[in-house]
Amino acid sequence: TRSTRPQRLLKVVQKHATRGDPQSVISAIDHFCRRSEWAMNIGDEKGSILDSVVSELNPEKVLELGTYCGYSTVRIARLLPPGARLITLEFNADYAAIARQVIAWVGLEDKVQLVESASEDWIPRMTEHFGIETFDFVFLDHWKDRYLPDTKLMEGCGLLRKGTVLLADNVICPGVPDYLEYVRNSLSYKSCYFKSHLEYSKAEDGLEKKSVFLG
Ligand SMILES: O=c1[nH]cnc2c(O)c(F)c(-c3ccc(F)cc3)c(-c3ccc(F)cc3)c12
Ligand SMILES: [Mg+2]
Repeated sequence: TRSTRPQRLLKVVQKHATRGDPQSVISAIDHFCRRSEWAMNIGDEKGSILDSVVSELNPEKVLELGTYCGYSTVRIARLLPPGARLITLEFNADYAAIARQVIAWVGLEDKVQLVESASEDWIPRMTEHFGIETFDFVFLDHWKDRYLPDTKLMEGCGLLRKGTVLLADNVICPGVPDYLEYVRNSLSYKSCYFKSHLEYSKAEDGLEKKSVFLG
């Protein structure tokens, strides 16, 4: 039967990227998605914004909601200091299987822990299972209807501290109006919008960054 899109992305990585070289994986995927087949990786334009937020923050404990094929996982993990840890949650088993192989290809397994689970099932288990009290950085890139409930769940589980930065993809396309309304109006967040474009496209999209105040 026909291969899946994630399988085709993995093949591109194994054919054109160099083992242990995260930048070559990023470039191989971006080239393929721009020239051959679109896929919902954050991409190079929004990815550069993600890079600058991570580099400025230098986080030790990172949570990514939505792994897909591991493109943004690799983008983030390649910038983390030694000893830092990235936990990434992926609900879709096919995506998780591909992402594990991409993460292994770049040799970032020691920094990255992929959990195949619905976000709401594992957010409450972060402390007892991973010994993580609070996260320094959270990247939301899973499903638009989960951004707000999962943010409230993270708050409720005490996983967000003063200064925790949350960065959300796709706040314009497909859009997360309830989430934007919440974080832009809530007194416990300062937020800013990075205007950009939908990956590998001319359509508008953007990232919303919020620093948690709590209050
Ligand atoms: O679901 C997502 N999660 C994370 N990132 C995503 C992302 O970066 C995207 F660009 C899209 C997207 C946007 C526009 C479009 F036309 C197709 C897909 C989606 C998405 C949106 C609606 C769906 F029905 C399926 C996928 C996602
Ligand atoms: Mg996205």
